[in-house]
Amino acid sequence: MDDGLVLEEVGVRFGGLRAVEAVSIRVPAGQRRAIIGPNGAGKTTLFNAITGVVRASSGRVLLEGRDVTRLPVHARAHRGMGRTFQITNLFPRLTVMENMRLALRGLSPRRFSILGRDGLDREEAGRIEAALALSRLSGRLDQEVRALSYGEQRQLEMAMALATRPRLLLLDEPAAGLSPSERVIVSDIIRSLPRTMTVVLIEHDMDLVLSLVDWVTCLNNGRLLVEAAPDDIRTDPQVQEVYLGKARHDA
Ligand SMILES: Nc1ncnc2c1ncn2[C@@H]1O[C@H](COP(=O)(O)OP(=O)(O)OP(=O)(O)O)[C@@H](O)[C@H]1O
Repeated sequence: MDDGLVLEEVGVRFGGLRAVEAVSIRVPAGQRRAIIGPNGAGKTTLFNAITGVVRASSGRVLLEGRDVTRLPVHARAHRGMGRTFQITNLFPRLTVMENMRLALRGLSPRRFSILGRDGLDREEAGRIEAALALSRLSGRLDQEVRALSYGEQRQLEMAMALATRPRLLLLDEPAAGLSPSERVIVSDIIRSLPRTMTVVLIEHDMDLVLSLVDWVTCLNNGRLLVEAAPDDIRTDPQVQEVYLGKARHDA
């Protein structure tokens, strides 16, 4: 099977701190992959190295076989990488549609007014419609974002990432702060994403994540600890040790 994402010995240093060290991961195209690990394991830093928010200090990042290690964020996005953020990134006084248009603007070289209705071609309008449908926000186009529930705002973030038609989608804690019923919606959305898309997610909610993904990568202290199928992760002695050890340490 083709590779969606490959990391070769990726390392990220912040001064003297090795936040991520020699992490090698291969995510086949179309796979759903979770990156888990206790606080400070390096999950967010690794995500940032994949998307280009931080530069890898060593190693290589390959997107569909092409080396993107030296490319800035927008160039990776242009090559099919989309992401959501842990902290919401929306414009609360703009409508759902206006936020969607701003999300697309990152990819389109054409200029258009933020507030006018014009400026979207049929293909772009179709992309927005499809992304909102996948994210269960059809019919909410004219709603101001501040009137949406927190869960709907997270759905909108997903829609904004989907509107760029990513072939690799990175989700940073998609269920963080959500109520149980909102979690069900987000899980359903992730399950319904097309298998032409590779999905990598960070998530602290173990039950949720293990029900969503095909394969799990567990990091600890910046290093890859274990990779296994969801069913085997729960019972893995090393994974139990880092989670329990961390709990003991924090207690
Ligand atoms: N910009 C930065 N400058 C310096 N150190 C950083 C920076 N970002 C992260 N770190 C450090 O790198 C290590 C890994 O942090 P990271 O946020 O990637 O872990 P994480 O697994 O995402 O944790 P959490 O689950 O708490 O979000 C930590 O020791 C953190 O303090």
